[in-house]
Amino acid sequence: MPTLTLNPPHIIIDFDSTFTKVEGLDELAAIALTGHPQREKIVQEIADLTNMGMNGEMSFSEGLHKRIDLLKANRANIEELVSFLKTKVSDSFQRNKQFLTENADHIFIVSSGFKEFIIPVVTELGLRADHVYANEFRFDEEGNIIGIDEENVLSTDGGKIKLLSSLKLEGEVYAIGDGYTDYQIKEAGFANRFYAFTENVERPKVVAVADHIATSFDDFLYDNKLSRSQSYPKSRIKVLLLENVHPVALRAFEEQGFNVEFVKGALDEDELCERIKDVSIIGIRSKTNITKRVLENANRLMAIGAFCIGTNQIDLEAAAEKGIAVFNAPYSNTRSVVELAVGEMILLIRNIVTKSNQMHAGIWDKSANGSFEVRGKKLGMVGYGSIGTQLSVVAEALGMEVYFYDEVEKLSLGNARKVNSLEELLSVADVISMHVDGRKENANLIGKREFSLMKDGVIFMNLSRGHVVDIEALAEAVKSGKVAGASVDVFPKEPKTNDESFESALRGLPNVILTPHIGGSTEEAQENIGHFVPSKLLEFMNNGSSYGSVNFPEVQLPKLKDSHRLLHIHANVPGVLAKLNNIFAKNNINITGQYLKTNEKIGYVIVDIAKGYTEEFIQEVKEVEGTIRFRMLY
Ligand SMILES: NC(=O)C1=CN([C@@H]2O[C@H](COP(=O)(O)OP(=O)(O)OC[C@H]3O[C@@H](n4cnc5c(N)ncnc54)[C@H](O)[C@@H]3O)[C@@H](O)[C@H]2O)C=CC1
Ligand SMILES: O=C(O)C(=O)COP(=O)(O)O
Repeated sequence: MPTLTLNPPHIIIDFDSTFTKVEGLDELAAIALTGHPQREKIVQEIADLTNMGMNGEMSFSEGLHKRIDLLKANRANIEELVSFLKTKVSDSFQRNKQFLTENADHIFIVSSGFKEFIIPVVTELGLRADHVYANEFRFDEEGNIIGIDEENVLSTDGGKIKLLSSLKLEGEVYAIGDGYTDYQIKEAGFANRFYAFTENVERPKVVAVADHIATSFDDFLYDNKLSRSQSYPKSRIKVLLLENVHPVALRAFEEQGFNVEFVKGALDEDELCERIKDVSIIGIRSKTNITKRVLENANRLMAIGAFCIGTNQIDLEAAAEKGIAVFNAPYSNTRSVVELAVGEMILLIRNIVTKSNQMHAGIWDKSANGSFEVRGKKLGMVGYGSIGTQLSVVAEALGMEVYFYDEVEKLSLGNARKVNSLEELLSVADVISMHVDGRKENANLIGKREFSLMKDGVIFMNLSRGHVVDIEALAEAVKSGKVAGASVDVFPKEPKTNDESFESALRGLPNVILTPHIGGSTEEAQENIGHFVPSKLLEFMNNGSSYGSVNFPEVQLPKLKDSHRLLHIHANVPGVLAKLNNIFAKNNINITGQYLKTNEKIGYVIVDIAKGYTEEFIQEVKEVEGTIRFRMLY
């Protein structure tokens, strides 16, 4: 439980790049030198000197004096710096304002920076001005900085050690910082522990000597069982985002303090088996296959985000059995696919691809032969889901007659006509467009036999899933003239990254548009997905809500208030809830809310309880037969 120990430790916190995300003096230089012709060069020189000092590569006092000489700043610049620094307080310190305020008597800022800009920033988060130990500037009458207070011990080499020795703190002392001088406090015996703080910068030389690493202030508080804003530090939770998902997704996780890794391409099964071992949340698109074997290696995985519509690349059942919730973006790119389908349909029926290629080869072939309007033509769609229905509406607006075949009973929109078999649809349509989902059973749904049932000179389009169409059969149908034009966006085997070449029997065929699985790849769709999927994943992680999951019992939960929330995922066998309730009763647990949802495979029980329970109670809950996974939120 997050309770404060009786004798709280003294906590020594560095300011620059620890309490704030930036180095105060470097930023002061950037402000003061605005408009200076050599601004960039001087700011860089100052930053280099800062880094050399932080890494212990230069005498601290020498570096400080050199930096002050380069800095042409005044009091007004400091005011501007303070306003800026207030916006740059490290996220985890901001999150833990309550802890800082309540424990201000035990917290000291010890910094080689300057009181003039440190005090106004740290006191806003409840810390004491008289607990700030730092340098002080000297000013001339006009308020220009002309030097530093040389009497201040922190302006000298080994200043932090000398200061700590004079403070004579009793009891446990923990130092947190990103620099070598922070480590030296521990080295000299004035701190029991040194935590290398890596939320903003990770200095290998400092990390190498540190006995502890704090990836955030929450991490430090968790390590010491102190009260904190996050029940489990998010900086310890690894998020792996693959396939170049939109950067807004990266920001959504980073803003909350997660440890995020971003990979441009997809990973193959072997790579994934290795990389997934310590990952708690993974984000993928259509190319990454999360197989049973991958899931067997996913020891910490709690949630999968498919940053697309299709989830056929994920073993949903195996994920559910491991208590892993899968989310997707079922509507964010629907419109993009529809627009591409409409555009391609018009280009193909007019034979534009051939005409355009001829023009590039210098051939002017002005003729109407083989060019038609889409108006009045019959569009046949296989699959009448989100994309099929939207395309249906737009195609009718273009004056087409719409027919569809869906194996599930679907209400037709507008004047669209439902047909009762795939065969009927194939025989009636002038343009056939595939919009089925990617389930395994749909492999080769369209093959040699199906092409033979189509009208001569049909236009054929597949923007759904590659395995739905037998590519060799399509190539033959194009060559024979059965298919007059085709567009294919998805392929049974697609290159993993943009660096791999694309091989297909369709390459080089006339009036065939080939696109690299970009039906959903528009700026709008990707950004929408980048907001939508992380919001679902974060709700699940932070609140337990599984609403919108494609493999998990769906529950929409209220915000957690003054309670602790137990999330219990178990195999859906009779009696689990009764066993859990017995444990609650036996332990006199005050339940403030309880929710249960099941699907064929698993049950998901959420119980909000009053604080003040024992570790033994939690252990009993974890040991209930059938438990797949258990976690606590508060
Ligand atoms: N090319 C691209 O970049 C994109 C491709 N897609 C793919 O488009 C496809 C359709 O997406 P949505 O419309 O959102 O899916 P959806 O799930 O809303 O609709 C699919 C429809 O197909 C029907 N269906 C499935 N198998 C069938 C079969 N054998 N015969 C007849 N009907 C069948 C289903 O009953 C359902 O109504 C999916 O495969 C999806 O992965 C989606 C977005 C982008
Ligand atoms: O949304 C889908 O199902 C897609 O096929 C789009 O996949 P992508 O995100 O472009 O890899």
